[in-house]
Amino acid sequence: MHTKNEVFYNKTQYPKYELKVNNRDMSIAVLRTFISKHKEEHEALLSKRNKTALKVSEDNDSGLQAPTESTTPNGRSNGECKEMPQDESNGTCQEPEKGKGRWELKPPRVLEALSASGLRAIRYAREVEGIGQVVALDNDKASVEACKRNIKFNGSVASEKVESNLADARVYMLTHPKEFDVIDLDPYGSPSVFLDSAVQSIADGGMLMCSATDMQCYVEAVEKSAIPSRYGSYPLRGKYCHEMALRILLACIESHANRYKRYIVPVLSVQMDFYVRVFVRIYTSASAMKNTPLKLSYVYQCIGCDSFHLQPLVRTVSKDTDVKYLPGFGPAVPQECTDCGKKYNMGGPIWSAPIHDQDWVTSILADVKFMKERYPAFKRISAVLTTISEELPDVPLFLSLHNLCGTLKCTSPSAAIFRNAVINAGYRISGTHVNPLGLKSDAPMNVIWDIMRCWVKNHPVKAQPPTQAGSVILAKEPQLQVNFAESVASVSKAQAKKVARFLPNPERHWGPKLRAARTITSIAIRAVS
Ligand SMILES: C[S@@+](CC[C@H](N)C(=O)[O-])C[C@H]1O[C@@H](n2cnc3c(N)ncnc32)[C@H](O)[C@@H]1O
Ligand SMILES: [Zn+2]
Repeated sequence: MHTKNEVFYNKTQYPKYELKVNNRDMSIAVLRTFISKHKEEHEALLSKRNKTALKVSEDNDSGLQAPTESTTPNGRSNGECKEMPQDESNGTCQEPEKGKGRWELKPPRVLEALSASGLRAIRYAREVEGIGQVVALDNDKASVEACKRNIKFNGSVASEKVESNLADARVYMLTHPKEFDVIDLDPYGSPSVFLDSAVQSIADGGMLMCSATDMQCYVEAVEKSAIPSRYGSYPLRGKYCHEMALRILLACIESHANRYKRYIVPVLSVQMDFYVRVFVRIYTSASAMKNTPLKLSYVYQCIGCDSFHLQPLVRTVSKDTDVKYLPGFGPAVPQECTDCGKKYNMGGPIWSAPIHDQDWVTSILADVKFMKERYPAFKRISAVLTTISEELPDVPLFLSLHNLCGTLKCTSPSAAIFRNAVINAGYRISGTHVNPLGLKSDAPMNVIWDIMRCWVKNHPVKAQPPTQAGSVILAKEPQLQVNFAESVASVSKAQAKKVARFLPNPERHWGPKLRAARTITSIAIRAVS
């Protein structure tokens, strides 16, 4: 290997804007937050245990019967279950020997399952305080050799913490069940073949960080798309296809987790620079897993006007404290679109529950701002996180103002005017990090079209053939008295503070480069980026 091609850890070598730098910086930010939340959860667990122990001893003293206690250290908050069920175990918390000290929290162990030359693993070890061992795997001999050299180049911390192995990641993860607190999957293309073993190798409460770069597949026509076979869901073409990609990936990870009585809790899901990356925590609980179908939906998208509707896989019926899960009533839409009369395409199932945990997003963003100089991609990742922090958490997918106007062949209202109308009609609206022109809203489609009908009344359009979707929509009178007057709530917080939310592409022809060839030179070049 020519010395010029050696990959070593040197911050000044990062090209100013690079796909992988954004990806790694975001992962480091999430990892830092994971470590601090992990500690908080552990402290909460200890204090809960102490309180329980105190109560037991008081009850014993007073002759009352002691409550039965789970032998596993549980009680982690996962955003859904306040109390962890009894079948949950926790791989990261070491039970003290009888009669000895406190439950000890071990520094998190990280597996970078597809590490190439190890740059990411080395950054984790050197830059993330409180991290434990980092295991870097690759099934390519030359990459592992490069990784071992890079570990040496990077001083004592890297040498102590990072271990490089030549292994097939799938076999390694299968033979190390529930051993890692964090697993990072960053493949060329699709992660689908690694998911089944990855969800088994993560400790309870641990985190899976997973990228997918087979983005173009998501926007291809179904007959050409590899998505159904890789991920088990049907994508739909539409402006929201990248968010759909995130939600298809989440649904796929959940389905693998469910096979092992486990389930996911997403903390951050990002579409950036031609790839998607999700950060999800994994827990074990046969009872909580029953909620999975409530978090999955089919999507109906009109072929005429792009209106979309979601149908959850199941419905619940509650009687007293008993909740029953029954098959969903379907279809959620009539055969013909109620707005324009055309047919619907059906896609999914997608993950329709929240894709971020806003508490995590706030902590990650705060950390990024606090340690600004430690993030080479600070501008980019803080812009993305700011937009994510403003996204409506409970509204899957989004509208495109351009598409709405394209259907009606009208001039477009500004996003601010459209936001005013939605808010004045009593609904919520936000941007989305995946598309600067996308708008998330809980307003039903008939309200959205009424807003557009009223807009067109003041901004008339040329007559179109009567069968066109736009003509059918405009032929109906609006039911709503739309108010376009300015509403204070319509300006996003970031806009109000003049915080950048979308940065322009750094150069022309910006995009992913070709897949690296199997030579050490190209791997090295790619890894430096
Ligand atoms: C996109 S690169 C990883 C880049 C790296 N994560 C980074 O941030 O620089 C994907 C790597 O996965 C490795 N790989 C592919 N299949 C594998 C498998 N089954 N087991 C282990 N490594 C594998 C490839 O050799 C390649 O080096
Ligand atoms: Zn329609």
